[in-house]
Amino acid sequence: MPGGMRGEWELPDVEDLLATAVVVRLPMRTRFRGLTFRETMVFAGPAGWGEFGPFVEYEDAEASAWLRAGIEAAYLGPPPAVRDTVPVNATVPAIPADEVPDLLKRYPGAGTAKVKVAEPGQTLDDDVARVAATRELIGRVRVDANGGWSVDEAITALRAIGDVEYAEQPCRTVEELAQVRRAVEVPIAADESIRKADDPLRVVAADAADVAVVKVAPLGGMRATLELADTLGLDVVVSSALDSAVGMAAGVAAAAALPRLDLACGLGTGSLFTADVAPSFLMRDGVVEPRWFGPDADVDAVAHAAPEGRRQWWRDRLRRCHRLLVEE
Ligand SMILES: O=C(O)CCC(=O)C1=CC=C[C@@H](O)[C@@H]1C(=O)O
Ligand SMILES: [Mg+2]
Repeated sequence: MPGGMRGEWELPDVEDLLATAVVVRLPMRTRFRGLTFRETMVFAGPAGWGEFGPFVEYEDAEASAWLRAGIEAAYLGPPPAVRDTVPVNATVPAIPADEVPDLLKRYPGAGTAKVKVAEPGQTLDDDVARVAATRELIGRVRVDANGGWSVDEAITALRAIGDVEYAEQPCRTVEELAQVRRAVEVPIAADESIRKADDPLRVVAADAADVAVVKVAPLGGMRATLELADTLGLDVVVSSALDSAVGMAAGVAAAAALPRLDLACGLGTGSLFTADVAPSFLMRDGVVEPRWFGPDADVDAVAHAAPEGRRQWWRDRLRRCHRLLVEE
């Protein structure tokens, strides 16, 4: 077989992947991560649907892990679940504070909200106001700075923002996370320091985090995510990569398979889209339920096909990433 054995599954031929692959463009309700639409690719295999959606600026070396995750989904399917609901946080993008109540209506029953902070072009006052507006409606608030603060800025900002469940990736590097963690009471979560790191275990060695945010696509799949969670030994939050419903199914499946899950997961981003390739995972009573899009599932990718000019770019990218997996 092309590519040979890869753990429990064999790498399929790239032509098999491309035969069913559709490049989609999903419109977003709220600007998030600087995006107003999300381009991604979905394809079908014997176990169901898989997604390949690395953000467009990612290089192939990083993007190839996302392909591995999509192939695992389509060719092997989900690991066995140990729970039938997954608690999820509301995700509050870097919007003005007065828009927070409307946004939170899309997260019925949420007990936890994650608020984006340190957005380029905004001020600490904007963050404090957005967090306060969220706190009025939701009991537990965590913040995510996406590495946007220096150590001093993080310490100042976290003192101003006050009590939060944790601060996700306050600064860029592992060393900076460790410094902030020593200086403040607030627990620290590592996201980019895990999913973009050559060695995700450095956060543990450096005592840099209390919580690990893990994402199935960048970490190369559901099983790889479960293995890493086990090795890290930290409290874990499974979060989305702004996936379509297809990729989200893999995130929810990984969260449902974790032996221990004490924190709400970041798997509520389906409600940031106004259209999806299949019914989105929308929060009800603060949770989402695992669902799998099997080979016969009602996935309508073609209705959301990306403009012609973008399709070849994605197909070429998939080919290059597949080549990297073959060579691994
Ligand atoms: O964790 C959540 O509530 C939603 C997911 C989320 O915040 C993210 C998804 C995709 C890309 C990231 O920039 C972002 C994150 O930093 O966690
Ligand atoms: Mg994050």
